[in-house]
Amino acid sequence: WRRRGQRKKRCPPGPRRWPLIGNLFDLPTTHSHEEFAKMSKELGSDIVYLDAAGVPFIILNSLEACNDLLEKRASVYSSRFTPTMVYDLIEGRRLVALMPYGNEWREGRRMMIKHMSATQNQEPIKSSITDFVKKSLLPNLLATPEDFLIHIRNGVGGSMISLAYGLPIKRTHDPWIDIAEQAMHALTSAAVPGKYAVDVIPWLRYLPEWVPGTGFQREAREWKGAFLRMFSEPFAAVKKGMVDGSIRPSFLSRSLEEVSESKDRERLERVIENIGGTFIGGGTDTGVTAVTNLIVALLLFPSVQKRAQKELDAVIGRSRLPSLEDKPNLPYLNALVKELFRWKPIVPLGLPHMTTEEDEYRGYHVPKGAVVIGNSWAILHDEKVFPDPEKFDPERFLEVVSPDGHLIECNKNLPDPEEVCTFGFGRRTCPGKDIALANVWLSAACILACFNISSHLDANGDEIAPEVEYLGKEAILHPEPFECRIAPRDDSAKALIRAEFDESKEYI
Ligand code: HEM
Repeated sequence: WRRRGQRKKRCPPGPRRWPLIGNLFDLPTTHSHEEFAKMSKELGSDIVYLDAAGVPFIILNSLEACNDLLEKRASVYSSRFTPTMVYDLIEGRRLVALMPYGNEWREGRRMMIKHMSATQNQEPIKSSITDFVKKSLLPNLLATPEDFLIHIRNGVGGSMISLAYGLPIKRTHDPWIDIAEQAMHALTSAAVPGKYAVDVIPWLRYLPEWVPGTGFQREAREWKGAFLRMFSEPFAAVKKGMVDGSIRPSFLSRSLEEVSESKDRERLERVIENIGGTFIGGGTDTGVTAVTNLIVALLLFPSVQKRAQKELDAVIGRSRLPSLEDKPNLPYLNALVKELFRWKPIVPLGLPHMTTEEDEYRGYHVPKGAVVIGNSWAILHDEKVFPDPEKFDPERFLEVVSPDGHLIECNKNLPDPEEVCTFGFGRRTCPGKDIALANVWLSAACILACFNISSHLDANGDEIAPEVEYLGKEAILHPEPFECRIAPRDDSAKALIRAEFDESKEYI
């Protein structure tokens, strides 16, 4: 009946719908970003409409449509789709990022931003990021380069947990990072749009586990346990640490102090606990993926690596490590980081938004409760804007401006992936953007200043052609584990790394 009512209105173009199930089986389960972009081309429309058994999905494949709807009409397009699997069954509703538009979300987001905004003192944030790059990531890469994937997780994840909770983090094999990793695996596996039938037919959640086709119940049970540990355990450790003085000031400790006298203390403490988990949830896997993608790019595009190292050597020299203050003087590196976000968008479909009212756009009807997805991948891989989009080419972001012909300034005609798409749209844009950009930039600068990344060698000492696979099954587009060689550039690089940290200290 509801669909009949909708049919009278003209929805955006989409694949042919079947009775009852609509386009349920047209929703891709892997590389959805590429599949949606393909659909958009085939239909000749940047807006694609799918009806998943009554749930309208609208995929925006152009920057213009994303700006028009997610930015300019943000008051209508800023809620969240609350798919049963992730939101209810594993309790993802505790993350600010998944809360529907409303007071609970506003309160949580405001609290987060208060502690991260540019008007606050940025020194603790900068120094935590710097500590984890220089005292964890670099020395670990020097000691056991073959474990680079673990070291990236420890460095990026460690800095997020330290910023949020002030807990001491072990330089290697930290147990808090394991908890975060398991929770994020649970979350991202459960959050892929279109993967679970229960997300479009919510009553399936009431079917018992022995009914064929309800494998999601068992998965949800296991994942929920792993997911909730990310909230409860570090929160309890902070409360204990505040009593015995064993932790550093942090977002959580400052917030808990602020509410300690409030009549509403108990409720506010739950809000703060949720924000702690949101810090880890939002900042860990995304940042880890960005730095891992950097290694992939340097491995696959060695000329880019050489060029960036040449710039670093010329501007900073070889007698110190780069710092965040060097950023304005390193245009090629800045372009490289932009290209990193463009080449492999970390969250290629962003986090789906949802409409809270019906709307009309370009003569098309947009229903209330429509899931609206900005396809960042399609925008950042549009060959009309970024020719040869699979090529990793930082120069596309630079313009020739210096008299000696050097490419030194940002190409203002291109959309800047640090400003658009990568961190989402409108009122729901990522509040951790500045932390993320600082972390990725400094990791890139320091890795390039100290190491050469090259292909793995076989038993005969010959280089093995690098192969890196992206399965595209989860909301975050990350590479599968791969091998490469990470070697210090020379003895001076080794000395610089060793000078920055005290080997006897196990914790940061
Ligand atoms: C490279 C790293 C990161 C990337 C690529 C990234 C990307 C994103 C994207 C695409 C969204 C969805 C925006 C939308 O709905 O339109 C988002 C939201 C969010 N991110 Fe990030 N993020 C990163 C780092 C961080 C960090 C470091 C934090 C925390 C300190 C964080 C916390 C959040 C939160 C809380 C939201 C939800 C905002 C809301 O719903 O109001 N993110 N992020």
